[in-house]
Amino acid sequence: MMIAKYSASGNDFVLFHSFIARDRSELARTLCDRQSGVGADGLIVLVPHAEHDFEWQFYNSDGSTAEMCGNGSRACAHYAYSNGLAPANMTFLTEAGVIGAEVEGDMVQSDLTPPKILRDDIVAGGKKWWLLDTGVPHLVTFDADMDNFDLVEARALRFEHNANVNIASVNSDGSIRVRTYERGVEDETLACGTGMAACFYRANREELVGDKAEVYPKSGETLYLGLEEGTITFKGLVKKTFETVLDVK
Ligand SMILES: N[C@H](CCC[C@H](N)C(=O)O)C(=O)O
Repeated sequence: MMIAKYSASGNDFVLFHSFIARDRSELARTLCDRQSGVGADGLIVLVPHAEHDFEWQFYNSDGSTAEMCGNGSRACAHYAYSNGLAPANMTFLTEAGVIGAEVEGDMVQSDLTPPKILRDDIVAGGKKWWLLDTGVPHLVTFDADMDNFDLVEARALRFEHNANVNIASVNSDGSIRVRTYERGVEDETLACGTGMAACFYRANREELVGDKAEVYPKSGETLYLGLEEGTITFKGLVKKTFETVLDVK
C-alpha cells in the first residue's frame, strides 16, 4: 500500500486511502512510533463516502481516535487532491462533522466546525482558563511569558479535563503565539491547528484581536486564521515529506 508522510506546520501525519474502514488503533501506534515506525503525531486514513468526497479515520500517535484535527485536515485535503480522490474544493466527513477544504498549490485552507465556549471559569496554576471546542476540546490561557509552559501542569490539566492544553500570547501587532500540549500525543507538538483556532477564538471574543490573525505555533510557521459568519477558517502551507510502499491495510 502506498503511504504518504506529511508535515502541516510541524504537526506530522502518515496518510493512506482504503476502501475499508477498520479499527486501525494498533496500526497508528506502530506507524507513528518515532523509533520503530515512520514517526508521526497521527495517522489519517481516507475511506469512501456516498455524499462527501470522502470520510476519514483520525488517530493520535497513541492509537486514540479524535473527532477532528486542524492540521491533519489540511494535509488530508492536499493528499486527496494530489491523488485524484477529490477536487481542489472539497468536503469530507469527520467525527466532528463535515469539513470544507480548498487546495491552492501547497497552501491549504480548512473551514473548521463552529467553535463553542464550554467553560470560561477555570482557575488553575494561578491562571484563568477557558475550555473550548474547535472540533476537539482545548483549554486556553494567556501568558506573556511563553517560556512559562509547564508540561507537568499541562499534563495534569489534560487528564483532569480530557482536553488539549494551550498557552497563548497576543503580540502588539495582533498576531498570536501558541504552544500546545496535545492529548493523544501526550507531549507538546510543533503545531496544533484546533489549538491555534481555540486561542484565536478566545482572543477574538475578548477583543484582543479582530476577525483575522496570523498565528505562530512552536514550529514558527505562519498560519492564517479568520472568523467568517461563525466559522473559523484555518490556512497554511503543508509539505509532503515522502511517500513509500508499506505492507499496511
Ligand atoms: N490531539 C488532538 C487531535 C489532533 C489535534 C491537532 N493535531 C490539530 O491539528 O488540531 C485530540 O486528541 O484532541
